[in-house]
Amino acid sequence: MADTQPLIAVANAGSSSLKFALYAVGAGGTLVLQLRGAVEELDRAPVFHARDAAGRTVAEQRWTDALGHDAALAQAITAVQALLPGMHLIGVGHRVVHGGAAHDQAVLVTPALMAELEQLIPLAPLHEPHNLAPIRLAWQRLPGVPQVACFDTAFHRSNPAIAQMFALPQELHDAGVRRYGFHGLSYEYIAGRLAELAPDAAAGRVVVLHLGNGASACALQGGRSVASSMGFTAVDGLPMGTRSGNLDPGVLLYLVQQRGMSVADIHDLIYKRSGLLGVSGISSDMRVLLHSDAPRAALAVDLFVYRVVREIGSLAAALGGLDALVFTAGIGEHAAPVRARVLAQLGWLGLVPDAAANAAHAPCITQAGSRASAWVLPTDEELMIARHTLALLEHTA
Ligand SMILES: Nc1ncnc2c1ncn2[C@@H]1O[C@H](COP(=O)(O)OP(=O)(O)O)[C@@H](O)[C@H]1O
Ligand SMILES: CC(=O)OP(=O)(O)O
Ligand SMILES: [Mg+2]
Repeated sequence: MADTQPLIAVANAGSSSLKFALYAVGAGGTLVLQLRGAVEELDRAPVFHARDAAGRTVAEQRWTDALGHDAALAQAITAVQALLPGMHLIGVGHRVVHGGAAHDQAVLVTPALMAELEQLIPLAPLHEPHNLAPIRLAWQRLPGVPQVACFDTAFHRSNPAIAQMFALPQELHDAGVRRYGFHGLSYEYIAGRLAELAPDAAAGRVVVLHLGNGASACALQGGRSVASSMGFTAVDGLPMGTRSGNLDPGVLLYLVQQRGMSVADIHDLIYKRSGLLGVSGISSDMRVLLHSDAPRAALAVDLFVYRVVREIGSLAAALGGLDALVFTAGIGEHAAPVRARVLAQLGWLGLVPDAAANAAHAPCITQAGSRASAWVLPTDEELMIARHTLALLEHTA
């Protein structure tokens, strides 16, 4: 690659990982992947890898102790500088999990925007600080290079008003206490992929399951988000690696009033000590639980599957039926036993699983005669961020 070829860099900080990618901007605005990598399992046994465009591993490192997001970011920057010396960056795209009510699309970062996003940190405590840190760093190190914020919430701004409401007094809704939905960059990418693979289904009623360390589900109608399992914060909806998912709000009152728990205790409980980790007492990682013989590990998987199935029913009801179901993200893309167990309970929605295709992680995992289809589609939040970044750079040029 020529040193002067324009590049877009992407930073995607998730709750358990920091992912990054670099794309060359070719003629006609094409994006050609040059390098991608991640520091994953940040809180357990961190592992760093970087791969070139052909998928060959070009850098790798492991740690035995947990690594913070800041150290992961430093690692990623050092590796990129070594692997692509003299690179010519024309823009940096950042995943920002919470964009609040104001943003229905990606925007250029300004000091005013940063001040606005700082206010949202309490609504996405596992993510927003780690999303804003790379922006600040890039700003210092790359003065003059435009930074673009791409929001997880933006894709869900198309939800009908009723899907954005809690049954709370109007004044709270007006103050921003409403359902936002997250993982929107992933859902937007998947909507586009499904339209390429199964255009008829994609034009209809689709439920997408983004099952990673954070997990949510989204109802798409004609490729637009109409409902999602996550609400005001990314702790709502499905149980996750360490997050509880939806909880009777009365439980929180009970814990405060009867158990004397503080706000910090509750925060720690619902964000960091619940979900797969809390139920199993063993791990937040589905890989570990699927390989464990411990009854509590099996229980955690059972509860996860049960709640995913119920959520699909809820979203299918909001859609008035189902034409396609898509599995994506860490668990969705790789955990065939979880997919098989979910699909086994969805015959009533017209899904007839293809066990061999599921075991092989094939794109389509239902049989030919199945009325509705099910899919395994790897997500690509980084490409979606790069597309938004390029579009914005072209627009503002
Ligand atoms: N081969 C696998 N089998 C089962 N689960 C997996 C596998 N690989 C990854 N996972 C699950 O996916 C999670 C990571 O998902 P990912 O979408 O990459 O996370 P993040 O939410 O940090 O972006 C892991 O915590 C683990 O539970
Ligand atoms: C919003 C969210 O939960 O993101 P992640 O899955 O990357 O943790
Ligand atoms: Mg993620």
